[in-house]
Amino acid sequence: MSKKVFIDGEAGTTGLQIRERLEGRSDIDFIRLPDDRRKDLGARRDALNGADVVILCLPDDAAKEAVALIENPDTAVIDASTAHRVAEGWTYGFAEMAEAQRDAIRASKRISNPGCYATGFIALVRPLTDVGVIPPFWPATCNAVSGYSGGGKSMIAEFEQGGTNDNYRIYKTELNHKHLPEMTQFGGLESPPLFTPAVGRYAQGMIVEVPLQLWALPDEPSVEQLHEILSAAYDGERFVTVAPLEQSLATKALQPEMLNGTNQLLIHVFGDEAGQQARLVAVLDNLGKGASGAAVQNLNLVLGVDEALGLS
Ligand SMILES: NC(=O)C1=CN([C@@H]2O[C@H](COP(=O)(O)OP(=O)(O)OC[C@H]3O[C@@H](n4cnc5c(N)ncnc54)[C@H](OP(=O)(O)O)[C@@H]3O)[C@@H](O)[C@H]2O)C=CC1
Ligand SMILES: CC(=O)N[C@@H](CCC(=O)OP(=O)(O)O)C(=O)O
Repeated sequence: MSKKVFIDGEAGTTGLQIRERLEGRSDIDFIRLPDDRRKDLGARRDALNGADVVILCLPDDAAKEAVALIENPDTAVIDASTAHRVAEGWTYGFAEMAEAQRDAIRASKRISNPGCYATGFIALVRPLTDVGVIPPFWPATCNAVSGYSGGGKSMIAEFEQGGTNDNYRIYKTELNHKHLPEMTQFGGLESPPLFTPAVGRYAQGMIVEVPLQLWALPDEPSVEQLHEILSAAYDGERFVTVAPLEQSLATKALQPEMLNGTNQLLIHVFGDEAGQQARLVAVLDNLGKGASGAAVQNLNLVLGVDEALGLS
C-alpha cells in the first residue's frame, strides 16, 4: 500500500528538489495544498496529521510550528531546517555517521536532516574522533565555500536578480554559524570548530575542508593512517566515497560543482610531502547530500525501501 507524504514548504528550494527526486514513485501518494492555502494553518494541520511521513522544508520557526501541530502519533517527521538538529528526542539523519545510525533513523518518528556544511564536516571528522586520532578537546578548524542556493530563495534572488555584484564573499564573521552545535556534537568535539564559510557566484555545490597540523595531534598520525581510518569508516557506502590516496596525489585542484545533482559526498585526504600537514576535503551538492538528497535517503529508510531509490 502506498504511503502518504506531505512536503510542508514544497514551493521552496529544498522542497522542490525533493519533489523532483520523488517524481514517478508509485509507493508514494502526495498530500498537496493549493498555492493559496500552503501557509494556511488549518490546511497544514490536516495535511500534517493525515500523512504517514511529513518532510519540513521551512524556516526554523515554521518548522517548530508544524511539529507542534502534529497530534497523530503515527506521523513520522523529517525536518530539513536547523530547528531540531541537536534537540532531545530527535534522531540525526546522517545514515553514514556511525554504525547504529541507519537503524536509529529507520526506527525514529522524529528525524532531523543535517545541515549542508555540517554533513561535510562530520563526514571528515567523526571517524577520527571515534578512534581518538582527533581528541575531543582538539581545536578544529573548518573552511568552506557554498553555492548561493544554500541561502534559499532569498539568496538565489539576490545573486540572480542584481542584488549583489559579489563574486565571492566570506560571511558569519561573528563566528556564530547556525551549524556549529551539530558540528560540535556529532563531530565528537567538546568545543565548536572555528568555522569560516564563504559563498560564491555559482548556484550549487560545496567544498568543506578541515586542515590539520599532524605534528600537533597527540598521536602524530600519518596521512596514510587518516586515509585508512576514513576509508574503513565508509567501506561499502553508496553515497560517501573516499578517493584512493594515489588519486588525491594526482589531484592538484578541486572544484565544488563536480557532484551537483547527486546524493554523493567525496572525501579527499591531501598531505604534504613531509607528512606534517593534511587537508581533509569533502565535496558535495548542498542541495543533494546537503539537503534534498539526504531527506529522500532518510524518507526511504523510514519507508523501509531501498535507501537509494530516486538517488544517484
Ligand atoms: N538551501 C539549502 O541548501 C538548504 C536548506 N536547508 C533548510 O531547509 C529549509 C528550507 O530552506 P530553503 O528551501 O533553502 O528555503 P526557501 O526560502 O527556498 O523555501 C522555504 C519555503 O517555505 C515556505 N514557508 C515559509 N513560511 C511558511 C509557513 N509558515 N508555512 C508554510 N510554508 C512556509 C516559503 O514560502 P514563501 O517563499 O512564499 O515565503 C518557501 O516556499 C530551511 O530551514 C533551510 O535552513 C537545509 C539544507 C540546505
Ligand atoms: C550559502 C548559505 O548561506 N548557506 C546557508 C546554509 C544552508 C544550509 O544547509 O543550512 P541549513 O541546512 O541549516 O539551512 C548558511 O550558511 O546559513
